[in-house]
Amino acid sequence: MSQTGKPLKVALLGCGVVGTEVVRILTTRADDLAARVGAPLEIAGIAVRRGGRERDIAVDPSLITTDAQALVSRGDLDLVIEVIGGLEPARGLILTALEHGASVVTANKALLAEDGPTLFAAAEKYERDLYFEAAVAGAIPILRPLRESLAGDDVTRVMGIVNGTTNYILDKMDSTGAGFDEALAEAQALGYAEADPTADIEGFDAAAKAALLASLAFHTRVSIADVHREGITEVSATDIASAREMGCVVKSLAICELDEATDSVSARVYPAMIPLNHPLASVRDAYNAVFVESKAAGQLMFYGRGAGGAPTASAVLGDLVSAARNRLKGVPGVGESSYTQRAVRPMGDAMTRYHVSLDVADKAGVLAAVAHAFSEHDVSIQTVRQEGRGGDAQLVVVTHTATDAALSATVETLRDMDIVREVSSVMRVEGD
Ligand SMILES: NC(=O)c1ccc[n+]([C@@H]2O[C@H](COP(=O)([O-])OP(=O)(O)OC[C@H]3O[C@@H](n4cnc5c(N)ncnc54)[C@H](O)[C@@H]3O)[C@@H](O)[C@H]2O)c1
Ligand SMILES: N[C@@H](CCO)C(=O)O
Ligand code: NA
Repeated sequence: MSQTGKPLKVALLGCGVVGTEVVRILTTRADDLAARVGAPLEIAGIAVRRGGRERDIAVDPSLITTDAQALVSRGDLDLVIEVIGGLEPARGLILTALEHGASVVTANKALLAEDGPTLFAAAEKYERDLYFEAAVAGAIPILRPLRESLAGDDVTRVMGIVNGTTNYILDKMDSTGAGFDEALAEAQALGYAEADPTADIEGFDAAAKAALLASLAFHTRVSIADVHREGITEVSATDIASAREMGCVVKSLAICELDEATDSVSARVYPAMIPLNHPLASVRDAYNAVFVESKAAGQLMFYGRGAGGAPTASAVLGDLVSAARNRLKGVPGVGESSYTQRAVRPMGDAMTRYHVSLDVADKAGVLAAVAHAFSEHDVSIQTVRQEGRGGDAQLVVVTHTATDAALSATVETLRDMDIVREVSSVMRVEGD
């Protein structure tokens, strides 16, 4: 294999789940990577939190340091991989690396969704790459397709299952009838969910990914603070069963939409029912998938592993090869195109549909009163199903599309009505 050029120096920041796999691929696939890049990729240093530990990596121990700041300040690095995670010290280390002339590859969605503009501005200023394919949906190539392949098209909607842990939990609840706590315990036992699963089950992880997807898809800036977020902790076995009854399944969705009429975008994360025949409905276990709609291409589906050391390292290495090729050419590659700043619509303005289950008294006029609660908020009903339960009845109402504000106001009205004993399940319906 031909390998031209002097080695490119690569530093790794963090050697945990993802970092260990990155080192494994860099060391075991070195010849092929060198041939693909046009120069060898030489590991120049690995920053870890604690030195002196046995590590599952085959590298010269003298390359390991606990001083990440000194490593990125060396000035002779071509490429830096940040897989520490979190806001600091990752942010400072990336900025220092760029300032000292290295291109950066990161998997850090939390940082990019919080403070991407500062980092992208630094990459542009120092004419270096800042790539982050691993940050959204792990191994699935989705950011590069949005940034490059679809750059000539107009993306109108991105809807994804972008968190493996929550998809695993909801899938288990659906397939085994397990409750939320039981399914979460299983996800933890299998190593999908962290000991502290808050970022996954409360939707923070998916919200960060939604911000990155919306920014790239719509050439604007959306931060995590702009994303409406609802976790899956309130999803009950009743919700899952209700979804089944209407030919749906419950998924935690990250939805990014462009509203051309107002030139604004919506970015939101919540559990919702989707029809069983929707492509996202068949995404099982801890898999991820992203469904993209654009004007010329139509519908596109990206599917694969969104988490795990090796799948995530695949995305990191893909970015690393691209950035390395650019370093050899001496020019940065395609950066972020945020040429427009679109307003982010509040959740109340989002157009959604609701599925509402109510326990009501089974007597004359109840259906009419419930129907009135919907119509007074301008919400049109698509279907109503009634099941008798002794002196009570269960009503299942599915609405047509309305603003989320009108739909939630309707639910509040229903909760206040004497004839409504309980609003037992409220869930949005997406995907048709
Ligand atoms: N694990 C996944 O499936 C996955 C998937 C996609 C993206 N990511 C992202 O990849 C990044 C890394 O995730 P991970 O799962 O490998 O986490 P991890 O906790 O396994 O690894 C992070 C490592 O960084 C080390 N570290 C902490 N502070 C440090 C410092 N100051 N200097 C050097 N090292 C330091 C920790 O000791 C740890 O070994 C995160 O941004 C995460 O969001 C992970
Ligand atoms: N905790 C995340 C890892 C990838 O970001 C998930 O479950 O998908
Ligand atoms: Na990805």
